[in-house]
Amino acid sequence: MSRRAMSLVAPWSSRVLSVELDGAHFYFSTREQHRGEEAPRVFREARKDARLYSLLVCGGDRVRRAVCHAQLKDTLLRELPPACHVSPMSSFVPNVRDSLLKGYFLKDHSESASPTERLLRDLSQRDPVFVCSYRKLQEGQLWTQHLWSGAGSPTADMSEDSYVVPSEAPECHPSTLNIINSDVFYSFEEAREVLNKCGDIIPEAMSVLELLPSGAEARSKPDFPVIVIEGLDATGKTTLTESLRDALGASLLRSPPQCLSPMRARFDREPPLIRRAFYALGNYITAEQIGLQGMETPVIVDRFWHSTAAYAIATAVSGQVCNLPAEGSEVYRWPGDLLQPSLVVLLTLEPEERKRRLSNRGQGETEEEKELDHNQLFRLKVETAYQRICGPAFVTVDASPSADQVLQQVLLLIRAKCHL
Ligand SMILES: Nc1ncnc2c1ncn2[C@@H]1O[C@H](COP(=O)(O)OP(=O)(O)OP(=O)(O)O)[C@@H](O)[C@H]1O
Ligand SMILES: Nc1ccn([C@H]2C[C@H](O)[C@@H](COP(=O)(O)O)O2)c(=O)n1
Repeated sequence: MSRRAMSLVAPWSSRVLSVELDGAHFYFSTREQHRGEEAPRVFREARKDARLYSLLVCGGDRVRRAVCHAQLKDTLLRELPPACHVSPMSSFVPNVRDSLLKGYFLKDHSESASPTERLLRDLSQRDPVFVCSYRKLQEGQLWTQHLWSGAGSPTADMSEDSYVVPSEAPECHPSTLNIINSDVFYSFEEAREVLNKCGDIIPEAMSVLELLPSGAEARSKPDFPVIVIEGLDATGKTTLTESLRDALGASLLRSPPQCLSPMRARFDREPPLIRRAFYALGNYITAEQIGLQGMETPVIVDRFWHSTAAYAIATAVSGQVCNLPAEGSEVYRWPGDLLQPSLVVLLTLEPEERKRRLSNRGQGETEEEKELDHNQLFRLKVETAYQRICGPAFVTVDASPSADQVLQQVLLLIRAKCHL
């Protein structure tokens, strides 16, 4: 097989494919010879009149892939006929880090194949997108996969079809495979590299780069304790951090820092790779500020690394809480070049009380906050990830008592653990 043909097959051969439908994952793979397996469930259960397709984003660097994946979704939702159902799909080598390629699986129930196929043909010629269509063979209810010419190539479709067969669920959930340095960044340089690469598509990236400290080289430890307050929105972080500042005569900082506020909304609209790199870098700016303030007074910080990592992990990992990387996974490690606070306090609250406080406050919610509100599962994943992150001393505090009671309890903890 020619090198060109091999590269065309690569996203599928020796890989497992996963389609996410209604929160459940269905796994299958492809095989040149059929060995009597039944068709994978996602094919068996497809409606009789459905035409099935898969699209995977391959090639290019990770910034290009991330942007293309986000744009592809917009294009599909905007331009496909209404009777075409789009689901997330991925291709991966089981349990192999960084092997995940993302895309979409289409079930087209529209009367004519033409509009969908015209759009897919166009996408596969224009973008680093590989397209496959699936065909049901009459004998034995088998399904075959046909790989179209791909990723901007004008070559004819590849002729050899392969069978689709069921595949076992892998030990590590596929959505965990690319977390490191795509969703969570463990060094200043890794995060900065992402923003360096997207300066031409996001002008705000240049402004962020200009605000960064010259490096994240180890500074001397602040003389005074540094206490980070974490928690989901409306758990009382602002209330508590302001009271702690007053009670301890401390400086109050936050992450992302104030200087990034004008750029934040723009990065919140970007794909996870870029958005999470922005928040990761915000921590390094805040760390620099902590280093300065911490020589003069105790420092209280409203959100820091735990927020960056926990929200990123919870968003990246699809499905159930059990799909999260297990406790002790390297995904939960603290970045080696980021200042470690003396104590991290996680405020927890029952969902009903958190919602009551949110509605009392009556402010607008970010998309991620709306997601937290609607999606109990996401909230659980964020809280579980928070608790698994290792590094600095960490304590969970029930935030349901009155604001003053919570303050007194946290002051006791700080005095005990930070000798203040
Ligand atoms: N212990 C408490 N008991 C009752 N209400 C509280 C308590 N702490 C804070 N609140 C109220 O709950 C609301 C949310 O509190 P706050 O703004 O401090 O939360 P937050 O964690 O900073 O939220 P966000 O992350 O969304 O900014 C506010 O209206 C605040 O007055
Ligand atoms: N250090 C931080 C702070 C915040 N984020 C992200 C995580 C959520 O998407 C959102 C919550 O912030 P809030 O709305 O409470 O200001 O911001 C982060 O990744 N890292």
